[in-house]
Amino acid sequence: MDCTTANKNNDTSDQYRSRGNEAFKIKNYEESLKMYTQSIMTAEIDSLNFALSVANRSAALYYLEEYEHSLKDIDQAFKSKRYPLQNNYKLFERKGNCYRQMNHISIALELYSNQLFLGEILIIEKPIAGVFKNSMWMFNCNYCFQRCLSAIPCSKCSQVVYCDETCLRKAHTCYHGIECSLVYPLKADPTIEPTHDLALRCFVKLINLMGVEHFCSMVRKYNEPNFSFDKNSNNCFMDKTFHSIYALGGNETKRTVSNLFFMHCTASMMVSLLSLNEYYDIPSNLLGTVGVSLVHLLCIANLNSYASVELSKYIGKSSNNISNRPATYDSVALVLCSAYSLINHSCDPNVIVQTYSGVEVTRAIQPISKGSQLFIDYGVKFFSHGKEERITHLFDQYQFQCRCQACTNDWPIYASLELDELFISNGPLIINDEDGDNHLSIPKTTLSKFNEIVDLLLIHHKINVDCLDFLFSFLDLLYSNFEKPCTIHYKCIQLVQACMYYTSDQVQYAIE
Ligand SMILES: C[S@@+](CC[C@H](N)C(=O)[O-])C[C@H]1O[C@@H](n2cnc3c(N)ncnc32)[C@H](O)[C@@H]1O
Repeated sequence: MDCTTANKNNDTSDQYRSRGNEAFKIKNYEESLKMYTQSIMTAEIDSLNFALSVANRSAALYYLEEYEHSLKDIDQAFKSKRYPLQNNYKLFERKGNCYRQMNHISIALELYSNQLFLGEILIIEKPIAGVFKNSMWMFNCNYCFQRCLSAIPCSKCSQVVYCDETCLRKAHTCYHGIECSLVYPLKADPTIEPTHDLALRCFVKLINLMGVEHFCSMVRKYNEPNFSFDKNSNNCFMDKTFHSIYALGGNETKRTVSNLFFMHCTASMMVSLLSLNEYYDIPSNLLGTVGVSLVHLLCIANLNSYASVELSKYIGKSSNNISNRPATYDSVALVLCSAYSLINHSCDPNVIVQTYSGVEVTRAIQPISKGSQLFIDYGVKFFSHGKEERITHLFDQYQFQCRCQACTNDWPIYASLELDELFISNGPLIINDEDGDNHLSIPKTTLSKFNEIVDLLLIHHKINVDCLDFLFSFLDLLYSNFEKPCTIHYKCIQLVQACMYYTSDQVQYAIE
């Protein structure tokens, strides 16, 4: 018999930990200390159960003011390597709190700086390229994408409009000069999707910038058998030139044959149009390389583009009143951003993006410890899409299987809490503790401020950026007080998103 595991049983350990959690909730820390210790003693060696119980015991010890012991347990949880990475921030925070209580302020500050705070801005970037997602082209400038009801048309084609002469000139110099004769045939083709327009826009911008000969020589270099690209060199993803687009992943090797066949057909149709283009002459010996590059750019656009969500300003209605605005977010453009494209997916994302006059701003919506990954959602989140739906979407479009916490632990969706419900709701959101006894560690004044903001947002439709700061700090409180998955997190994240959307015209982000 293996003596090290005799009598250990994770189910028994779970039961003790649950009892410890119950005691902890009602602030009976001594009892919870006993239960967590029993749980640790019965947990199997090197198990997740052990890591969780030792981390929980560090919390009980903290409240019992046994800071040295709490620190020892925190270190045990880190060392176990089984404690969920995404919860590391809790341990860092507790460790910082212990040192603060022990008057080691500088150590505490260093530990706190190991995590990003909620709402922190992580990336500000302008897309490398963008195209209209739907019929917005009639009321939006084809250069700056801003809404414009008194637009001027292109002097040659009948397909695009601009705010003014300045935008018209800039677009012509940058891409429309080459694209002008291609826009109509592409729009008329029902198989052409916005991601295809985006791939072509990237191509046109690049050949305009570097010349088609140089572009093709770079493409050939990329296709050499031993070519390897150093993603860390020279900030290449930020320079808006060849590398920042072409080095993005296209997943060609993971795609199905029929998908690749479709990409090749689209690329060859584009090559035909380009070869007939009267505004830009591509030498016939380069058309093959152009075709190869278009296949890659089509795959890149398909994998990395996303719908940028801008606050719409409705025709004839004041934009100051959100009740005049739609309940669903308005997506005008499909954009490609190089830094944002490097972020992987989680069904429980820790960052969120919002567009501010064409600038994409990515912020933290979960505590994120230094060195851990950022995650966005690729259009599916655990609370609004079932697991099967997420698996199919992620595999079909992005060719991977998600192993986030929500997928691994099969977190439930909040089917009754669709996005619109928050906007249609008749009354403010009330947070009650279940049995009427106040076990929440959120002060009543904070709760009423939260309800006030919900009221401002959903009923009076008046909201400002200060409310957003409050919502982020409220979300932070929730993370310290509730375990996920939890409805209130979901509601608060939806409110943060709504608040970011409705205040996006109140803030300006500049890019140098
Ligand atoms: C927009 S790219 C993200 C950046 C990419 N990881 C890279 O290094 O270039 C999307 C691709 O990244 C990979 N990916 C994204 N999230 C993932 C995840 N959670 N698990 C595994 N692969 C993921 C998939 O291959 C997906 O098609």
